[in-house]
Amino acid sequence: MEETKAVRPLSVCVFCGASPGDDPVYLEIAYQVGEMLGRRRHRLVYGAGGTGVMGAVARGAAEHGAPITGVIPSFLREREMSVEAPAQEMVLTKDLFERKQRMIGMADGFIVLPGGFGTLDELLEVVSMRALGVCAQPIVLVNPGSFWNPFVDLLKHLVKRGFAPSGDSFVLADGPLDAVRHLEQRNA
Ligand SMILES: C/C(=C\CNc1ncnc2c1ncn2[C@@H]1O[C@H](COP(=O)(O)O)[C@@H](O)[C@H]1O)CO
Repeated sequence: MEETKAVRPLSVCVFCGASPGDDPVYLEIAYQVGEMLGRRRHRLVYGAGGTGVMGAVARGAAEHGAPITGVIPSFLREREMSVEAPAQEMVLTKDLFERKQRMIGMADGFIVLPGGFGTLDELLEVVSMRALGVCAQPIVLVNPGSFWNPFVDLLKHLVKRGFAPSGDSFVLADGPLDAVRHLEQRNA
């Protein structure tokens, strides 16, 4: 993998699942996203957990020198950090809503990996904010195993039926390096 130093270190918010999913490729790609952030001197901002896809991205980042900020509601701390999470700056929030706001507020851009309800909630929040023009940060979906294809189809359906604006609120990346480069270019 390439080891180019980025021009400006970014705070990259990664939304992804607390579970591993059904395909090891999700964890492999998540680890590589974390690795790429470390190699290119960016900060990982994420949901603080040590489990599933979240744990994999954090381990990739930590093992490649990325500073990490984990944002988590107090009530989830025990459940999602029971599996050892790497050392990180911790931000405790009162609930999930505040967590999302804090993560969005810190981010220069978003990378979205496979996940469940929480990830979908976070993704839809930033996609709708961009559609309303109240969020300028770029959003990149990383798509291992074509995971996001049904989501992309659903959005096309909403546009076709006249319920959502056309126009690209996010891009699909070819892989971890492509995703990080996109955020760098949009922040140049
Ligand atoms: C319950 C509320 C909103 C909708 N649900 C969620 N909103 C935000 N974060 C959530 C929600 N459900 C789970 N989470 C957390 O997100 C992370 C990823 O979860 P995933 O389901 O594995 O993708 C994880 O930390 C979840 O605990 C009220 O605002």
